Parts: sequence; structure tokens; C-alpha cells
Amino acid sequence: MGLLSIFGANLAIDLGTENTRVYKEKEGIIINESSAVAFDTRTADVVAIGNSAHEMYGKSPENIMILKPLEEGKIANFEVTKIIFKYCIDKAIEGFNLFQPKVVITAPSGISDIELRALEDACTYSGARDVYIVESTLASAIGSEFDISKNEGRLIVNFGAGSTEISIISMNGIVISKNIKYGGDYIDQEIIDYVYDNHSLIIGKNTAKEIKETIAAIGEVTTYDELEISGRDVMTGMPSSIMIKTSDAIEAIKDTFNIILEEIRYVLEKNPPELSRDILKNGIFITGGGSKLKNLNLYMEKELGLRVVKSENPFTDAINGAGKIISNLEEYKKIGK
Ligand SMILES: Nc1ncnc2c1ncn2[C@@H]1O[C@H](COP(=O)(O)OP(=O)(O)OP(=O)(O)O)[C@@H](O)[C@H]1O
Repeated sequence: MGLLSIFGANLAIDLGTENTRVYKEKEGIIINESSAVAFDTRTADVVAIGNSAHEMYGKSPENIMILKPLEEGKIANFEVTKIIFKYCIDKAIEGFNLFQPKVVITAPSGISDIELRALEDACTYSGARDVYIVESTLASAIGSEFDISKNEGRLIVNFGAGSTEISIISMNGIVISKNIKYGGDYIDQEIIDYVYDNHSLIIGKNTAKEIKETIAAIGEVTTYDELEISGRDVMTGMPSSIMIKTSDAIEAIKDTFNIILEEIRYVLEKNPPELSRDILKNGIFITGGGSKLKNLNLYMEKELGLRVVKSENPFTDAINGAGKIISNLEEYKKIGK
């Protein structure tokens, strides 16, 4: 048996509110699945994990409960976190390995020491030998090929499902960061409420998400789309369909984006003046799945008066960065928590 098969490969795990990704050293991203876990409430057994659990949403009997590890950018359920970690490690490391893998995991910045230790324990319990925790913003910056060791400020906004994280980084660290609950899930709820109030239709989360991802936009757009959606009529309780337009979606989500802009302005105001020049030069980097919202970069540029650069790989910047860290652990060890 070769030395490699004794030690096995090391892993990086980006545990997200909606999606979890796993990077295996020398192979790249090998898992990209929903973070959902389905339980049978009668027996407390886990009946499905990942995409197969996600597919049960809204279609399963009452005894099936679907839970996720994170909510609003915070660890909401450690049991579910352990189940996801174990699922990822078992799936990534098949067969016999004398030594368990070293694992890098991403965590929201601003995570408390207690949460940090609990996250570490959950990963060790699930089969990791050593656990290194890195803030997701730093992982995203590394994944986007920024040289984070430079004495140069960068403003990164990560539009995730559970939260939006606004951070300024410089010299291998986070200078200032704000994690706010206005992520993709919050925006989906705004769309659900808008459709209820203005079209008397009750729609599900998946429909709201489809509206957001296909026809929604923010700011002044030149092209308008529409989408036929179905739900339950508020008055009759019967199934019903309507056409929903880009203008409806903008109306539904614009207040939330005004708040996000306010929070970005707040972080910019708190930024040390020496770094402001760098941010003027580099602009704002946006990543995370929510950064794909139509017109978001132009809207932010107009409102903030700064250049906005969209990530080319918004879903995988963090896991690619975490993957680079696990593959070059000695070089990056100092940035871990
Ligand atoms: N085209 C799109 N327009 C707007 N939002 C989108 C689009 N595509 C995906 N999203 C949203 O991106 C979010 C998922 O992004 P991502 O996978 O980065 O989140 P996550 O890592 O699971 O969450 P978090 O970082 O908050 O833990 C979802 O809310 C999804 O609806």
C-alpha cells in the first residue's frame, strides 16, 4: 500500500445555508449539494441527506421534517451540522485509510469562540483528524485569486442564501466585517409576501426562488420579462396561475436592497482612511449566488459611486479558496481561526 493511500487525501468543506461543497486535495470539487437533511419525526431517523433531502421539500408527508445546519448566516443546528460533515467526509474518503483527513472548513466572520469550538468538535466527531477554520470571506478572496497578503484593502460583499456578508480585508485578515440577515432566503420571503399582498396568491419558497433567479432584477433595467407562476388563491383556496413581471419583483425586493446599501455605506464609513484609497482603486468585489441577481452590479455602481466587479464563479469562490488552503496548509496556516 502506497503512503498516499495510508494517509488519504485532505478535504475542504464550505458549509453553506443552501449548498455544501467539498474539495478533495488533488481532485477539486467533488460534492456540490443541498445542505438539507430529512428526518422521520416518528423514529428520529435520518431518511435523506443533500439533494435527495432537498427534493422532498413541500412534497413529503407530515412526519418528514427537513432541516438545515445554518440560518441567517449562523449555525442553527449542530446535530444537522454533524450529519452533513459526516456525510461529506464518508462520501469523499472511501475505503480504508489509516489516518483520518485534515479538513479546512469555512465559517461566517464574526462567529463566536463558542460556536467556533462547537464547529470544530462537530467536524472532528464526523471523522476529521485536524480541523482548520477559515472565514468564508478570506476563502472567497483566495478562491478569486486575490493576493490577500498584500497591504491593500479590498471590499468584498458575499450575497449568500442565509446572509449577506460585507467585509474589508487586508494583510491576511479581516479589517472590518458585517454579517446581515438579508440573504437570498430573506429576499424569497419578500417575494412571497408581495405576491400575497398584491396578487392574492399564496406561493411556495421554490416559486419565489424561481422568480428571483429568472425574472427579478434591481435598479433601473431596460429589459422586462415575465413568468407564469402557480399557487393557491387567497380567497377561494383553489389552485390558480398568474403572470408576474420583472417590475413586480423589483418592487418586492427594493427595500431590502436599500438596507443592504446602507450597511455597505456603514462599513465604508468605518473603514480606516488609509484603506479607502485602495477601495476606490479596486472597487467592490461581489460574490455568492445572490450576486447573480440581474443588474445588481450596475445598481450598486450607481448608488455607491464605486466600481463593482462581479465574480465569475460566485458559487465556488469560497470552496476553491478553502481547497487552495488545504492543498497549501503550511503557507496559509496563519490565516486560520
Ligand atoms: N440568478 C440568480 N439571481 C439571484 N439570486 C440567485 C441566482 N442564482 C442563485 N441565487 C441565489 O443564491 C443563493 C445561493 O448562493 P450560495 O450557494 O452562494 O449560498 P450559500 O453558500 O448556501 O449561503 P450562505 O453563504 O449564506 O451560507 C440562493 O439564495 C439562490 O437563490
